[in-house]
Amino acid sequence: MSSQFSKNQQKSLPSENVLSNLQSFRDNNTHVKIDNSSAPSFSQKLSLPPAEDKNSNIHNGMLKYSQDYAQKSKILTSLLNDTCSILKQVRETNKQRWDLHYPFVGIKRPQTPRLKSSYNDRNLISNFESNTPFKQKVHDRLHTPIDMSSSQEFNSKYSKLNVLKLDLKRGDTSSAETVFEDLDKSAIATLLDGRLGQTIKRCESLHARISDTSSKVLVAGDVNAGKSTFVNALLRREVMPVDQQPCTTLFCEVLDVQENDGIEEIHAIKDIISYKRTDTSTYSVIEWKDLYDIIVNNEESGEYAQLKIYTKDRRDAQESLLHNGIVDIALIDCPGLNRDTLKTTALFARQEEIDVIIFVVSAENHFTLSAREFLSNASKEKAYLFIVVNRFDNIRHKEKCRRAILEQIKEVSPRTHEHAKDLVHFVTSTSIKIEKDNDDVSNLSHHFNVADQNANDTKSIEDFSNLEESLRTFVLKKRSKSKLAPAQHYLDNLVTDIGILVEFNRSIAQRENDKANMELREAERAYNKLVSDQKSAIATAEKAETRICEEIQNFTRNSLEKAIENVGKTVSCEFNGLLYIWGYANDLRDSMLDDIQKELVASEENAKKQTTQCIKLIQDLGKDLGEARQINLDKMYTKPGMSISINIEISDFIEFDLNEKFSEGLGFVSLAGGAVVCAATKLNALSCLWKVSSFIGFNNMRKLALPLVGLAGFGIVTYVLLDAKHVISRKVARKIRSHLKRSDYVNIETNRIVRQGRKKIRMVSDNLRDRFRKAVEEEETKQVAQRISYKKSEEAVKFFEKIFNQTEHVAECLEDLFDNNEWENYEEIPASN
Ligand SMILES: Nc1nc2c(ncn2[C@@H]2O[C@H](COP(=O)(O)OP(=O)(O)OP(=O)(O)O)[C@@H](O)[C@H]2O)c(=O)[nH]1
Repeated sequence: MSSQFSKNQQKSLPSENVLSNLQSFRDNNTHVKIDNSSAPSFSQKLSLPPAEDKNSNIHNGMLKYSQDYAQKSKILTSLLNDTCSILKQVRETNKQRWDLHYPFVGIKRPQTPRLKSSYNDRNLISNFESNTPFKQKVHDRLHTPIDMSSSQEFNSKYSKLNVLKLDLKRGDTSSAETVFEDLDKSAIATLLDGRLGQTIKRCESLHARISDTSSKVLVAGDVNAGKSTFVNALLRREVMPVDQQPCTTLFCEVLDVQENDGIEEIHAIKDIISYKRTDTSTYSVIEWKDLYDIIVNNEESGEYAQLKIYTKDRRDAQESLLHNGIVDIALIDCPGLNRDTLKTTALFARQEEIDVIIFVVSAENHFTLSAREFLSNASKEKAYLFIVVNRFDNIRHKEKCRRAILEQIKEVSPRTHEHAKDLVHFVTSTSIKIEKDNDDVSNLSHHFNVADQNANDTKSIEDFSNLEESLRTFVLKKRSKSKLAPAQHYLDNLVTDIGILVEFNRSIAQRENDKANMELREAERAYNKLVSDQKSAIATAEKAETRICEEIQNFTRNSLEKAIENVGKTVSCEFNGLLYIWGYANDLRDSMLDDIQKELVASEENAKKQTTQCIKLIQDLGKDLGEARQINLDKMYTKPGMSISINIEISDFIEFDLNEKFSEGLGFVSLAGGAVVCAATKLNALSCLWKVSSFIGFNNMRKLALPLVGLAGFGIVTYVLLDAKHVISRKVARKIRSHLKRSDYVNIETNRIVRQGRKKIRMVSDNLRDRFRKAVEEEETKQVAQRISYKKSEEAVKFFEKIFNQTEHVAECLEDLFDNNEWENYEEIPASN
């Protein structure tokens, strides 16, 4: 198998500007420059405090991160575009040209019969030169055997694919392998099409999320964990209603008032997709005083899908999370996780558009089952989570609780645990003083709740302040991590999956191409042989036909001519005297015609035999072509030939031809006549006659002549009657011969016999021709199909090679953009820069 990853191949993707952006990003990593073209929104958003401001350094630092972020996001956006384009190409190919195969490679359990599908055929996977990390990665994943015998959930745990994995789980199945076995190729292709479609959408939503300069922060957690209290503490205002009973029933997005042209308002939205802040028909403005009731009662009414709360954070940009002057932040307070399944599902669905997840857990309850499920799911998507362990004031053995909770975090999100110092905070949200209404900031102190400032409170406030600082850092300073990392994380998994999928399919296409090539060559050989067989068989059949017809013709002609010539030579009829002479003549005629007819029948029999042999020979010429047409020879020569009609006439009894044998039987006539003539000659007839007449007198002479003539006539008639038997035979035979000659009997009958034989032979030859023609056509059709299959697999190989190269290129760019060291360095940059 040839090397599938020719280095010479053009890498058309990702787009050229990704490379230049990447280079620029690397350059800027040490000396950050403002790229106005790439991030105008960031520059515009900056409302930097005056230079003399004590916090201006922090803002300058933020600015650098923003520019850095802009560069990174631009490259990532471009890579997402390229990946989308790759996915679209793969999807289109799957739809129109090549049913994608699913790279499922498992170890068969001993008792399981061999899988029907070829998907687990490990021989399919090519041993390409693993000369790049990406190829090595793909190679390793494809070749790692998976033992799924112990798990029903092979799909989530053991699939070769991650992002593109198919959900093949079947509720009642005891073996996922069985499910897979049940699916045919087109079903897999259809499932993959759906998966690719979802993935494209996902890439597009990630693209939109990266392009969106704001950051969405989801505050999730179990019911009554203190999420709303925490949000209020962050805002230092009682925006979200707090209750001892579970009360948050819908998603409440808290935004800076600047995003609503400086107007504090609550927009209650029924359909979040059609929501447009500038279009008042897409939402209802609700009063602040009604907020609690709407939030609490919405569960029953289900009227609104979401609230957007535009509120003012009166604190400085350096202190405020919402009003930070660099990036738009939206804090989303959501219903408790274990509230009901529907809301929980909605929460999972929202994760895609969320940049940062703040997970609020009650220190008293630790992580519930639904919390663990949520976190393990979220950590697939977000590399880092921000965890707030709330209600810490209620814990007596704080250290023990801290250790226990950290242990649990290690399990659900190891990367978050690694950065626990920054990402996990133990706080008491109620310790923070909040403004209780929207009125007068100058009277803030009068509206604070929980006024007792004891030592515990001071510690709690300090902890909360640390949390705020970390959160600001996490959301603002480490924005790349919170906003870009999910995309990078996802893209990283995705390109590997594409590589695996594409390489797997390339190897199958290559195998099919080799097979098709071999079959095509074989088919060409078979076709050429068939065509030459066809030519020689048809020529042989034609020759056989000509030869047999000639033989029949000669045989028939000779037989008939001989029969006609011999007619009358052997007379088998009985002559019963002159009285029956008429019947005798008729019998004689019939007997003679019978003799000829017998010869005719014998010729027909011969022709039939010859025809049968010829047919067998011709049929044998096409014995490889399947069943030949059966020819029925039974009806051959069943119709009578030429009818011969010869009537017996008076003349057939009398023979006047003295030149023939008739002269031999003159008998009496010769005797009498001869004596008379001899005597006349010798006596000199006239003188003799004169002398006789003078002697006996003329009158006496006249009297003698009449009896003499009568005597001669009597002699003649007697002779004729006595020889009639032979005369009739000769006459009838002669009559038949001349009749047959006149009517061209021999030719006509010979032609008839030959014609019928030829007709039957032709039928067989035509059938042979037909069968050869059909076989040739079938071979041609087969060849066309094989050529199509060859071309299809060849194109597929080329396509998958091209796609693999494009994917590898994206993977390399991604690797360069987010290599680990750089990531860590990025974290190290101090906030005061
Ligand atoms: N002691 C103590 N109580 C708290 C703390 N945070 C919240 N609470 C109380 O916990 C109860 C629930 O608080 P909420 O903020 O409504 O909780 P929630 O998670 O938003 O509740 P739902 O939105 O209904 O899921 C309220 O009575 C709060 O006063 C805390 O840190 N310490």
